[in-house]
Amino acid sequence: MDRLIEAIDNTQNPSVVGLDPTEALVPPQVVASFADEVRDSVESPEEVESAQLAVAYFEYNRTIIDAIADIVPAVKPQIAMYEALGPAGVDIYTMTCEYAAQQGLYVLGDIKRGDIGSTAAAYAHHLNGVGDFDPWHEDAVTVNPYLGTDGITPFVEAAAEADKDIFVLVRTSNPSSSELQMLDLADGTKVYEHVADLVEGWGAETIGSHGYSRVGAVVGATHPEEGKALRERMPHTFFLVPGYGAQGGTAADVAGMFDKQGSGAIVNSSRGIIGAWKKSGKYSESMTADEALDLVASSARQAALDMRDNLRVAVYR
Ligand SMILES: O=c1ccn([C@@H]2O[C@H](COP(=O)(O)O)[C@@H](O)[C@H]2O)c(=O)[nH]1
Repeated sequence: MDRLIEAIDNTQNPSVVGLDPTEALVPPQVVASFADEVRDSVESPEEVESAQLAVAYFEYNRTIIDAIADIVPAVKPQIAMYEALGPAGVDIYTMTCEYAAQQGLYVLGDIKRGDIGSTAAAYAHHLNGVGDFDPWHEDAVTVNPYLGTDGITPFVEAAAEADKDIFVLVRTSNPSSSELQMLDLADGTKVYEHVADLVEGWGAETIGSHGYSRVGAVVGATHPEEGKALRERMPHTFFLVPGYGAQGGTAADVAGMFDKQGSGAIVNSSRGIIGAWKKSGKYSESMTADEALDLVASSARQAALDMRDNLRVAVYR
């Protein structure tokens, strides 16, 4: 986690921009501008729509990365948005990760994998690549702990080998998360608290120079009280905090998830940043694709600055 913590220190900004493109979030003239290029390059007419969206997603992502790379430490591409387009989307996912890394950003791949040990070892190649080849360009990935220790160990080993990190789902931000995570265990703890204890243990051998291990935890901004208690319970575990902005979480909600030095967490916003152009009041259907991308860039930058400033007030107090 040392590289992430140092990137946060350098920008004085504990926030990560989620790169979760959807058709509704990309201005339509940007998608339309790739029609001719794509029609000439695909093998069958059925592929046109996914190929066109994929190239539009990359242009959109590149515009956003260029607009925020000097003020945020990290990005979090959500692989589901890319996989939804098939192979063309997966290519764009890796190209997005590579481009973000080239701009100096820490790349947190939100892939939420988890399986039996032998299969988890294959998924863990997201971190340690294939030989000397790193096809994914991620600095960290998210992992699902439902299968227990043998599903996590391959990720921890791959992270240690490649000097990378993982973030394990502990207390997720979504409305139904309590159905499982808040269940009581026989010893009086909740399921998510037990997972939190496992996560501290999984990371124990990998604590870096800033006191945090390679094994982070996902803790939703929508659970401020539990997040604060988890901060105490997990002293060596860095938090990825989604749920800010579009899901209702605020800077005040996440403040308790940081340690006394103002470290220990990074807060994600995806739609709140990349979709800010839609709420700017400046968009017009008559804009050219370049004008629409300029608006995407300026709106994303302003939203990222606002988030940074709100977090600074709440966290670096
Ligand atoms: O508990 C969780 C775990 C992951 N996520 C992911 O974070 C982003 C949130 O997007 P917003 O647009 O800022 O709501 C998205 O990729 C989720 O899959 C989460 O929200 N909660």
